Amino acid sequence: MAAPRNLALWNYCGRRWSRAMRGCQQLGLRSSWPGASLSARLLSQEKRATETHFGFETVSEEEKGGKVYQVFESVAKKYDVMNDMMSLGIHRLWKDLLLWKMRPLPGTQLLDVAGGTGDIAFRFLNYVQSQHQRKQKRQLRAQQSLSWEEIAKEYQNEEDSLGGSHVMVCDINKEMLKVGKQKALAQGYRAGLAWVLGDAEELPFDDDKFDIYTIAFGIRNVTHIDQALQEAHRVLKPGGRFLCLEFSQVNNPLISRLYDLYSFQVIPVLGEVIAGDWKSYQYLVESIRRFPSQEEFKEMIEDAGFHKVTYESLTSGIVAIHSAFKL
Ligand SMILES: COc1cc(O)cc(C/C=C(\C)CC/C=C(\C)CC/C=C(\C)CC/C=C(\C)CC/C=C(\C)CC/C=C(\C)CC/C=C(\C)CC/C=C(\C)CC/C=C(\C)CCC=C(C)C)c1O
Ligand SMILES: C[S@@+](CC[C@H](N)C(=O)[O-])C[C@H]1O[C@@H](n2cnc3c(N)ncnc32)[C@H](O)[C@@H]1O
Repeated sequence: MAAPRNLALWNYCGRRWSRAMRGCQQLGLRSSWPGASLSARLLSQEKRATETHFGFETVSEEEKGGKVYQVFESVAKKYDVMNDMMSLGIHRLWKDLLLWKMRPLPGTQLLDVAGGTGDIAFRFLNYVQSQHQRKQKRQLRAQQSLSWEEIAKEYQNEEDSLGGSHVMVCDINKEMLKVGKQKALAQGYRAGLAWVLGDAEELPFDDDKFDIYTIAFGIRNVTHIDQALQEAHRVLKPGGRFLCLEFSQVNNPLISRLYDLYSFQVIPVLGEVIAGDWKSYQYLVESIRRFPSQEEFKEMIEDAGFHKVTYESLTSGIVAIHSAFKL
């Protein structure tokens, strides 16, 4: 059992090392030890001092991760109820649409990054199970001669009922995952599901591993979006698909005005009343305004090496689903 783990770790270290070397080479620095190591350290120190944003606040890149962690640690227990209240349930439709766009085939290996409390993973399991059951019914109808015992057996094995599909939920936040796992237990999701603590910028998976990568309402919170996109590209198999559901730019001026009013005047109040946390919900609306437009984000996805990048705006552009392929 230990060997594959060690191999994965070794591969992972190798990738981190070659990425550091590439960074040095791009800057014309020597890549031999020990100069390269010093240069890499200087580079990373310089990177650490770089500023970024946390909502409308300017913070160092080093600080941002911790602040985002605190936000989701604080809201985890009220996260699901807050989403229903803020959107009057509309977020559920957006997530359903993501699944309809994905249309996973039997045997699909899905990685749901920033998967939080499991909304995308549970929808995926429902989808593949219902697809598989439909297929089984068709097959059983064709094999009328099967006994009832044989038919019942077909339905008994939970793993089989997913047709070999599997979803890996990866999130950086322990509290969000904890709520997700509790939900899975309560709602009876067991087979075909795994939970992993990990950073979208440094995914703990080998190259070319997944058929589909999803990230819903997650990428806006990541410090280096370009790095997260490169990681998405790395872990997808050739032919694999990237799907991102994220807040975007509203294209109707009247709706935009109303949406701004609602966002800044109502959402933090709901955050305070329901979750006892104004600041996290102020961060939510500010981070939405900071996120690139549909077209800008499309370009970022292309820059990460993806092909056939398309997007669909939903609810007047309040959110968009971006789709792309690794060729
Ligand atoms: C910390 O980080 C996070 C925490 C989280 O919990 C979640 C996330 C990630 C986010 C999600 C998974 C999705 C969460 C959903 C949202 C943030 C909400 C998205 C918003 C909508 C779907 C509604 C958009 C609203 C409009 C287009 C404008 C229409 C607005 C109005 C009619 C109300 C206008 C408001 C005022 C004039 C201010 C005064 C009003 C009041 C005091 C009354 C309050 C009214 C309500 C509570 C009703 C709310 C109305 C709606 C939801 C309208 C729905 C209608 C349409 C979509 C057209 C995360 O990162
Ligand atoms: C708004 S929630 C989205 C949860 C879920 N995907 C959904 O649609 O309900 C954002 C999630 O992103 C996670 N997150 C933030 N930064 C991350 C990172 N660098 N790597 C992985 N997950 C991250 C947070 O912990 C949080 O669970």
